Amino acid sequence: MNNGVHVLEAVPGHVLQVAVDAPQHSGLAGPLSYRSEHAVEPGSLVRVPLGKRELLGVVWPAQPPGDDTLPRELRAIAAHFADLPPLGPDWCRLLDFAAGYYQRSVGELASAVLPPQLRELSTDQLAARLRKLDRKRAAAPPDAAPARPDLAPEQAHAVQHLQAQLQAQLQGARPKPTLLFGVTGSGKTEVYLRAAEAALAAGRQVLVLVPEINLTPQLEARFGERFAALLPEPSAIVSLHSALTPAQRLQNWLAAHLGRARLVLGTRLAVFASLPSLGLIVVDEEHDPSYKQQDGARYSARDLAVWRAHDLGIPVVLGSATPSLESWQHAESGRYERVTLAQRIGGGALPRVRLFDMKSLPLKAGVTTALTAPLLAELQARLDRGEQSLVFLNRRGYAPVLHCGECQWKSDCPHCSAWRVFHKRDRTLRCHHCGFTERVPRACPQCGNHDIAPIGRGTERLEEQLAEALPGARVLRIDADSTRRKGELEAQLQAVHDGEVDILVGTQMITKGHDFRRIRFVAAVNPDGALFSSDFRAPERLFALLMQAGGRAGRDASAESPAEMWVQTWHRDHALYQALARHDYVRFARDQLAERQSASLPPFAHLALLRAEARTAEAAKAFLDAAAALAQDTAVLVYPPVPHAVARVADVERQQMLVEAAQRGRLQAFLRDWVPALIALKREHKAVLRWAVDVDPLSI
Ligand SMILES: Nc1ncnc2c1ncn2[C@@H]1O[C@H](COP(=O)(O)OP(=O)(O)OP(=O)(O)O)[C@@H](O)[C@H]1O
Ligand SMILES: [Zn+2]
Repeated sequence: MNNGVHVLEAVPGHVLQVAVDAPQHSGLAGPLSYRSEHAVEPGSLVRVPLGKRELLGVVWPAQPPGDDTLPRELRAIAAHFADLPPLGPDWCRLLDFAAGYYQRSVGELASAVLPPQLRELSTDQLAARLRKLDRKRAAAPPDAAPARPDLAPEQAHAVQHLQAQLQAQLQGARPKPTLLFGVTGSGKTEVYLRAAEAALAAGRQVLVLVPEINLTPQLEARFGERFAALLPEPSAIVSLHSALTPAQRLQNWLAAHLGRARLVLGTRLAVFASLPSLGLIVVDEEHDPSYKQQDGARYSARDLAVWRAHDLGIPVVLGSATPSLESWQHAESGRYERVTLAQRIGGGALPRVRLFDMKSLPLKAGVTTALTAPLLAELQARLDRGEQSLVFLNRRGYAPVLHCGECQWKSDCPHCSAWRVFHKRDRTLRCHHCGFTERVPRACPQCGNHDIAPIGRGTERLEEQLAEALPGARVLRIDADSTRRKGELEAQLQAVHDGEVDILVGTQMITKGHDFRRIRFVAAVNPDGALFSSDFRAPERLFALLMQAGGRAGRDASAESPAEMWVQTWHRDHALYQALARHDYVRFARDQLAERQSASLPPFAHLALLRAEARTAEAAKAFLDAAAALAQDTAVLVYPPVPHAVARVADVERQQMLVEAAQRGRLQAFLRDWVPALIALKREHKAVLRWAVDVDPLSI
């Protein structure tokens, strides 16, 4: 009881360093100092006052700063979540590293990666959640352990390699990251399952990362089935991704943190899960761009997984049929160990790739070029044989733009430098950048002409045209629009697996990871766009996407007809397509790496991107120019500012500037000085709305 007496000076207390999400103007400030009556262990969650607010914080394992902040001037922590065991020192190290590397404050990062509900709950409420977790009852374990398939020889070798790493690690060795280079359908998942089994048997937790939320149900089912007998306890297998409800996410996070969850499956944010006895990390489809967070702290979950494994001295497996060139280069240089699965399970062949030359078609006006007559004939033949086909087009909506033939009006977005996409089902024009949506006008808004027509095509139109051209075919479209509501995607995928669909149409959503057993034919109707992108990573992405898409065909080796991939292109002789036709990732990677090396691009150079947004391009550019003037380090090269590929979004102009250094360490050293200077610089550039540094940017 203080009876209203001012207690500040009476209680000397303890000084705590607390990582808290302080606003950006305070810069990259480290943890802040607070006072506490009791000693509180590092890693503990607390609630602290900041200005007029009260925020979640993590007591940080740091030395209190010297004499200038005397304890009596400090504010006291408001609450301590004493029922929750503290986050481990390894978790704090991961956060420290990631915050430093990606140029954010550790408090901001901690606040972004902890379950959002932790920010809202009181200590009592959290204690109640913990008790609820205690009350969960075990499901009855199944009678028999599920059958495990006999490993193919290459799989057996991969599993032995990982088991040896797990063993060696117990003796204190620090394993190299493993690049599991396995063609599509080579059974990489089975390798993960066996490696996980070994780690679980050794009493360790396992973290499995997947690129897309929509891949988690399939994988959760497979892991759940396999480990139901081994892990009968409740919450022994949990998933962590952004589509969970806040309550589920907190519950699963707590299960991992308390060590009850033995196996955690998740998307990129799961790399920050608290896992006190982590023993193995798997990164599936490691090349996938969605491992990179595109706002806030722009981290790469793949790269952090490698760092975390190294820090803990545990094995990490990066699996892919088309590894990122960064990982491939690491394997070439010997930093990673490469393990190859060159054969499909059951000895099935990879689909034959047919590069269909669009120039061979007679030029006739009005002929639709996406569904060419030869492609339709091929689809019809598959249909007659009762086989499933997949048609892939990486553009959703009905048509990318509406156009008036009279006055040349186009459906541009008033707020963005982009067209609004025509969605036929709900008759809207929608901007895919800012979301601005309007009903489709009956007549041209500019001249009143009634004949406004769609130009080009997206999946919605492709679906319509397929159904028209192939009467009787059961056509199903799967993309972000068809799967808005909960459960829709699962139901649609099930229909494909059950053979209720003849032709599956979709975006890249359906090309990744799914183990479709019935598909024999995959067509990419219009993939050329990416060949001429200004982004140096575009070819790498296109190659991976097409290999993945083709990989959905012919996964059942027992089927009789040969599987085929059909690629319609105007550039048949392009080296990318030639390598694709031979399934020659190795050749493709070698060519790309040679190009990257001669142009000093990653992985032979290291990049950071400074982005600035303002109402006018001039204001954004002025900030970048001033930032460039502050860059005095001769070890880095600062390029001139350029507009973003979509320069204006939601009435904001976006400019960016690339910074390059030959060594990662030099870039990091430069950023450590430069970014704090930019925080100061921003104060002189009031017109700049937002700015951000993106370290190792993926799209440029
Ligand atoms: N040893 C095995 N014996 C029999 N079937 C197997 C074996 N290993 C894996 N499979 C089956 O082979 C199929 C393909 O495996 P999986 O989906 O793991 O391939 P993948 O390498 O991940 O392919 P992708 O890169 O295309 O996703 C699955 O249906 C899986 O159940
Ligand atoms: Zn817009």
